Formats: sequence, structure tokens, C-alpha cells
Amino acid sequence: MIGQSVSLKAATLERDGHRMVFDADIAPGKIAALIGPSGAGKTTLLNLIAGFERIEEGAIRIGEADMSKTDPADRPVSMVFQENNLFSHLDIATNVLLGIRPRLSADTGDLATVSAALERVGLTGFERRMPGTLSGGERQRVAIARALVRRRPVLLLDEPFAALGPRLRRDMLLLVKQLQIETGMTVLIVTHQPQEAADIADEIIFLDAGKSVAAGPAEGFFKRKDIPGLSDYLGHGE
Ligand SMILES: Nc1ncnc2c1ncn2[C@@H]1O[C@H](COP(=O)(O)OP(=O)(O)OP(=O)(O)O)[C@@H](O)[C@H]1O
Repeated sequence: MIGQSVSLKAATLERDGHRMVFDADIAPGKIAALIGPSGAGKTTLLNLIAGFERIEEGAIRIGEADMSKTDPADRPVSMVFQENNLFSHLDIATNVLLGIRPRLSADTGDLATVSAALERVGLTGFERRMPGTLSGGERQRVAIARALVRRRPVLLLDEPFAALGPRLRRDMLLLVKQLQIETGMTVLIVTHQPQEAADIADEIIFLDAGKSVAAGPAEGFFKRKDIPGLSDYLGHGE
């Protein structure tokens, strides 16, 4: 699998009379962390890339392709949310299978693919369990397994591990990083933890008040003094 670039140029949407404008350029196969205060627009930015919301002006591209009029199902993207990624009445194998067969017509090869993805996220033997019997971290791993079997070039993660404890969160981020290296996919992850962003990401995008304010290499990003609002957000004062 080969990641694709993600590019937004003055991607604009208006909400309650308030303009939100995003610029971003993420190279193929990189991890970008989206950070910024609550309400800054991080989830909105992911939703624009996934196609759950539409831009009114500007441009959004994945690879060379203009996405502005493409339906979510036709975009080369998978998304994992903070929670509620799984169908509670379907077992784990079926939840993962939905990534490749939305109509659930599995053949033997599909079942092998599902088992391999579950193994990759450390959930061998969980095929027949129901989501309600899994821990929060296990359920998120299932969601990642489903994203893996979809083999889309871009993975969007919206605070996927926020509900987990620090140790487990760290393990899950390491898993994402490993999977990113193995597959070459491009990853965008929303996080409220600057340290996590610095640990996992190649690039950081800082959003504030509905705008992408700055982007740059993760290395040294949080020490930068040239980014309006960043030290306030970090609690360092101006
Ligand atoms: N469907 C909607 N209709 C109207 N306003 C919305 C809608 N979704 C989000 N908003 C508003 O848009 C702004 C950006 O929201 P968004 O969820 O993108 O922020 P965020 O940076 O992800 O915040 P958080 O860190 O709290 O999750 C917020 O002011 C929010 O209230």
C-alpha cells in the first residue's frame, strides 16, 4: 500500500456565519498530528478530508485527485473515531469484514485477511467475541484492524485513544506508528497531548479558532515562538 498526499488550499466552510479556513500539505507516507484548543476545527478538518462535510470554496486533493465533489465512500480514506466505531450486534470478525465487504458476503480469503488483521493488532482469537465484551482499547484495536483491511492510502484518527490510560495510549500510538511504517499509508491524527504528537508525528498542524495557523516539522515545533496562540494553548503564557 502506498500513501497519498493530502492537500487543502484555503478549504473554506461557513458555519453559523463563521468562516473556517484550512490549509495543509501532508506528504505521502507521513504522520501529521492536528493539535489546538477545543472547538479549533480539528474534527471538522478530518471530516472535510473524509467527505462527511463539504468545502464551499478552495480545494482539497488526495494524491492528484480533486476530492471536493467526491462522496465519502469513494475517497481513498479510512476514519477511526474516538468511540462507537463498531456495530454492537455483530461479532468482531464481522465488524472487521465490513471493511472489505460492506454487504457481508465473505469468502474464505476474506476470513483469512480478517484473522491476519486481528493478529496484527494483537487480537488473535477474538473473532467470535461481541464488541460489548471487549475493553475500550481492544475495541479501538478492532477499529484499526478494520481500517487495515480496507487498505486505503489515508488513515484519519480522531482522538482514537483519548479514553485510554497513558500506558495503553502509548502502546496504541506505537502500534499506529508501526502499521504506518509497514503499510506506507499517510496518517492524520487529532490529539490533545502535545507530547504524543511530538512522539509519533513527522509534522504538526496547529489550529485555532477555525483556522490552520501553522504547520511544520514535529521536531522543535512546541518551542517555536512565531506561532500566534501556541504558547497560550500549551499553557506557557506569552
Ligand atoms: N454540525 C455542526 N453544526 C454547527 N457547528 C458545529 C458542528 N460541528 C462542529 N461545530 C462547531 O464548529 C467548531 C469546530 O468544531 P470541531 O469539532 O471541529 O472542533 P475540535 O477542534 O475538533 O474540538 P474538540 O477538541 O473539542 O473536539 C466548534 O465551534 C463547534 O461547536
